[in-house]
Amino acid sequence: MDALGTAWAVIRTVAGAVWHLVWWTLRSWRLLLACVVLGNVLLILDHHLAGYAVLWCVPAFCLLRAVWAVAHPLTYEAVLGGPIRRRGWRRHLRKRWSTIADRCGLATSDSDDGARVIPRLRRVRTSGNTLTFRVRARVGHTVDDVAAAAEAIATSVGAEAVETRRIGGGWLELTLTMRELLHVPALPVIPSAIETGAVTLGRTSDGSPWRLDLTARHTLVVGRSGSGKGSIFWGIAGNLAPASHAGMVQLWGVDLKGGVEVSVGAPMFSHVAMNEPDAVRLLGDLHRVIVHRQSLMRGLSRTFTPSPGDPVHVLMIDELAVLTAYASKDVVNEAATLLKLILTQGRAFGVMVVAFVQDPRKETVGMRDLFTQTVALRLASAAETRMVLGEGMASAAPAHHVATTMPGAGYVVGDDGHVERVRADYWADDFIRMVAATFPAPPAPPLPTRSEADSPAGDDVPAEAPGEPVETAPRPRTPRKRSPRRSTVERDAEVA
Ligand SMILES: Nc1ncnc2c1ncn2[C@@H]1O[C@H](COP(=O)(O)OP(=O)(O)OP(=O)(O)O)[C@@H](O)[C@H]1O
Repeated sequence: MDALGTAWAVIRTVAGAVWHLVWWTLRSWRLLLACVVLGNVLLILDHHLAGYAVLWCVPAFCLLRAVWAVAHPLTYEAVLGGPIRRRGWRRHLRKRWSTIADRCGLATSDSDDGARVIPRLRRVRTSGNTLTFRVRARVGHTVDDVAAAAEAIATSVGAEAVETRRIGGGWLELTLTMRELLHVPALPVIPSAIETGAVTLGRTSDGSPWRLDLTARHTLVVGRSGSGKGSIFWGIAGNLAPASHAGMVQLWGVDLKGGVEVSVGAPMFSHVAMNEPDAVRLLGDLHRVIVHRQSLMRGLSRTFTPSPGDPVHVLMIDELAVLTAYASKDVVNEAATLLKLILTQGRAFGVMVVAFVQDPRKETVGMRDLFTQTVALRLASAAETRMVLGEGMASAAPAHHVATTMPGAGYVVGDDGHVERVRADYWADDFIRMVAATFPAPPAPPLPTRSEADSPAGDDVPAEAPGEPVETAPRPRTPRKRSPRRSTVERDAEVA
């Protein structure tokens, strides 16, 4: 059986090499023809050595390539195969640009002589598996028109996917993924670095690491059921776990889908809520952390810097819609008010929110616009992509075209509008448990009490001990007449 397997492998390797030899030789037929003519001339002139060398140079080079490609594909790809292929992409685009632009509806007619005017093509570059170039919209066209034609351009050059970026001055940059690197799922490595800002979640379309910056940002991750939101959830929590273990980050988890998601790696979290009352209580606690920090930082600093004991707080909410739409009415109201306060006030005080949702409609996620960056995994339709990422984004980040066979793949749109195609590494349950057991969160220090959070301008709270619960004399409270319908949340909001 082993001998058969070896023989089959050898036959396949040799067949591959022969196929490459024939294909590459025939593809260079113009050069081959020139060499045949020149070689024969040299032979007729009695320069035998030079004549045979010229005659056989093309097949010999193709044979060398073919043997190298099958014998050592990695070095062949890095040294010869990759550069030759990328040169081919550039040449093909430059040569066929006028036809491509015309067929993709980007050419306009000159009003004087009726000649076709083709958009200008600049900076055609290649790197790894991508082809990048800039296109300038012609008179009568907008950058949006060029962006709308991006998919057609990508298809016409055989690209797997396209990303677009506005450059300004009527220019649009297109990055075509000519070879898909994301179709193979990847596994994460055990996190070890203490990171409080950005985390590595997977790969971008050119194979480089996908770093998601969480600093002073609130992140909304949207994707249909089974689109791989779990990978991003655990990619963030797991990569922050070493920092959480070191007291630089506190993870807060809300999972109202029976706690199924969060419970797998619960030890990483300092605070967890798996039912509606706990979720509202947790949001109230986190809001008090913000109010307390506001009073500590007021007049001293405008930016928060984490330190051990004074951590960054990251609130992770699995299936946000359960909290903001499907829970009981009182919970929805109270949770929505608190969440809006946290989203609007938390960023500057080291409190970030990462929320995951399947259904991104305004009715379910009313505070959608308060998130500053979005990760769109597989979505249902172009309309949903526009709803999640904004008008005009259906062509720049077509999340509705992400294949069901690629869970964890999608598009990230940063707060500056920059689009990246990415795929998250797959976090299996056992791996999550192992990371949670390696980096459990230390016991959470007591949270600021309501009176501490209410203390004004830090006058009675020493700034030297930020984050530590401070013993303060309780402020005399004047009893207030309250309407029975006003919630504790609304009172917190007034204080803030
Ligand atoms: N990054 C990934 N790479 C490869 N496979 C993945 C990846 N992420 C998830 N999967 C596969 O896809 C399946 C669904 O993923 P996951 O449960 O994370 O989806 P989801 O979006 O959270 O779905 P739901 O909203 O229904 O919970 C997983 O069981 C796993 O097999």
